[in-house]
Amino acid sequence: MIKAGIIGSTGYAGGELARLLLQRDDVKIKWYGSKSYVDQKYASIYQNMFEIVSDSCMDDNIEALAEKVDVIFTATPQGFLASALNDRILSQTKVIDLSADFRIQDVSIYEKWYQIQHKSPQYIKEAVYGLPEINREKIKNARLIANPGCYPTCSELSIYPLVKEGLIDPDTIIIDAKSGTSGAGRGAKVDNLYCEVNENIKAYGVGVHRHTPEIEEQLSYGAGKPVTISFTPHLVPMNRGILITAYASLTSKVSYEEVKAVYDKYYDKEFFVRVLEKDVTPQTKWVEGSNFVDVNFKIDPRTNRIVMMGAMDNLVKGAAGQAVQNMNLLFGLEENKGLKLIPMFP
Ligand SMILES: NC(=O)C1=CN([C@@H]2O[C@H](COP(=O)(O)OP(=O)(O)OC[C@H]3O[C@@H](n4cnc5c(N)ncnc54)[C@H](OP(=O)(O)O)[C@@H]3O)[C@@H](O)[C@H]2O)C=CC1
Ligand SMILES: CC(=O)N[C@@H](CCC(=O)OP(=O)(O)O)C(=O)O
Repeated sequence: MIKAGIIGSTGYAGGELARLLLQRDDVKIKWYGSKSYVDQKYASIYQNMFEIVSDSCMDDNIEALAEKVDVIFTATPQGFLASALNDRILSQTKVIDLSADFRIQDVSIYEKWYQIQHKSPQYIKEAVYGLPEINREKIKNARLIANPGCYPTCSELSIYPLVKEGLIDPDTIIIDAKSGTSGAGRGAKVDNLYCEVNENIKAYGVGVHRHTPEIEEQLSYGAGKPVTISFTPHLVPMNRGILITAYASLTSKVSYEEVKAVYDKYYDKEFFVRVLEKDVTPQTKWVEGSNFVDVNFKIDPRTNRIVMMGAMDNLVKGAAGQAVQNMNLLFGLEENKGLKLIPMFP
């Protein structure tokens, strides 16, 4: 039995983690961590857990938690884990961090884009970027996993094979991204009120969104050189879902079949990445509630550019599902255990 603890269990990502882990007969959640709801029944915060979870919330004391469990998930704001991590914790338990604290290798880039001082840069090098489709072998032996961001997961999986194989010029990449409001968390914010979001769509974080350097860094590993991209996210009136539409210049004339062969080379054996049939565009509805990422592409012969598309559920493959996928790898389990969720429709 894997003993697990969730710090930030009352947030959207933490709640989704609980939902996924509670279905497992080989995992026991020992600690529903919270900052604001200590001693309150977890099922009073998430009523979908009524008569399912009888536990009350514990605090966010990660040191005490590390003594009790085999794996800790931190679904907490940026900076929490970096302020709390130490050698003792890492020697006692595995840590899977859903925040961005250990995703970016260059601490000065993290501090510039996140506008906070990094409190434990000594662990950045050790952390493994938890995108299994790219980093599977490294993840298996890690102590600290930096679970990727939601927009980065969808963007990187949609674009990486073409960068790695040199089919596109990475410095021409433009990513237009859209997210449902659960991406912004459960905390009350005026921008996420019903009247602000309903029947509305807007760009935000234009030119300054913190996921830009994360995507750039990962694509740089594929390109073998630094990459600069344009990335613009939009907030859309949906609960869940991310859709990315990315554009780049092709480096030569290629056919549909040649590009498809590249995607197949990377994803034929990947359970969670579905390369759709020709001309079928990815849609958030077709992946909702699942750990799938649907990807596809279209070549525009007039401009010799390619349009790359991806859709996934921000709370599953973009957060909790990917964290469970990483946990499975860390504990030598079948990677898709507990994650063969069929997308909900309608
Ligand atoms: N939502 C999403 O789609 C995704 C989120 N993530 C990441 O996951 C993390 C959580 O996001 P999300 O669930 O959306 O956010 P929420 O705002 O919904 O939840 C935040 C959680 O963190 C806890 N918390 C807040 N402040 C502190 C603190 N100072 N110390 C300890 N715990 C604290 C809250 O506890 P309480 O309310 O009990 O006080 C709550 O449980 C973030 O780092 C986010 O970037 C990653 C990918 C996708
Ligand atoms: C809609 C919305 O606000 N989305 C969040 C990103 C989601 C998230 O929590 O960020 P990580 O994936 O890095 O953890 C944002 O733009 O900041």
